Amino acid sequence: MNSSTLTDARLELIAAARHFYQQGWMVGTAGNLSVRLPDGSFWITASGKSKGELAPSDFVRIYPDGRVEKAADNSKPSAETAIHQAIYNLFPEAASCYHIHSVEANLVSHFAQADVLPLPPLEMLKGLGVWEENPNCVMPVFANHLQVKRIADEIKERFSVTPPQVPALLIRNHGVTVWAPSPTEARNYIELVEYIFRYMVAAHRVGMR
Ligand SMILES: CSC[C@@H](O)[C@@H](O)C(=O)COP(=O)(O)O
Ligand SMILES: [Zn+2]
Repeated sequence: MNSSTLTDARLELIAAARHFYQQGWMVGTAGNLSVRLPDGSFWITASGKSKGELAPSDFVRIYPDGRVEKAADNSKPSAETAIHQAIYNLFPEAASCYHIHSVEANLVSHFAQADVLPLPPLEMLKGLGVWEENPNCVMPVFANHLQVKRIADEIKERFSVTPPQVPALLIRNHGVTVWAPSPTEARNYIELVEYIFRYMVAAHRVGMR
């Protein structure tokens, strides 16, 4: 892989972040995006950057052994890097991991039953890989601990025993994270889960169960 390919990977994340920012899903500095490269390292957004106006220099590279490549301006990797590392370790096919904060993701986290969110049997689930008629599907929900490592450890523990039905997880009162074989698919997954969340909030408003 040459350096222009690496730059391209970051450019797709920058475009996705701008789009999510415009949707109100990455306001201020909320959320983080990463892309894994063929050598197993990944680029992740630096911590505390405005997601509406990222540049290639706003990414930090993390190697499989956890080594952090020093960024030119001493930027730190996302505070939620441990969650991306957990996802990449659990799912070898994952090449991109996107995390956003939407109002709907936070609202639906209150519809959870214990530690899962039952999903309506919408056609849209096919886009997340669920090819069943009237699927009985849930999204895993995790507590929002102040220590991100604790969230990452709980993800590792739970998913190594019970793999999720969809490539997404919700952190209560915080946001949603998806992972996919490419940044393009991760962007689609974010849009799909957000559609499902919007549907759930609207259905709740009109009293549908
Ligand atoms: C706007 S505060 C949000 C943060 O606490 C965090 O949840 C988040 O998603 C962004 O953290 P970051 O360290 O910039 O990647
Ligand atoms: Zn977050």
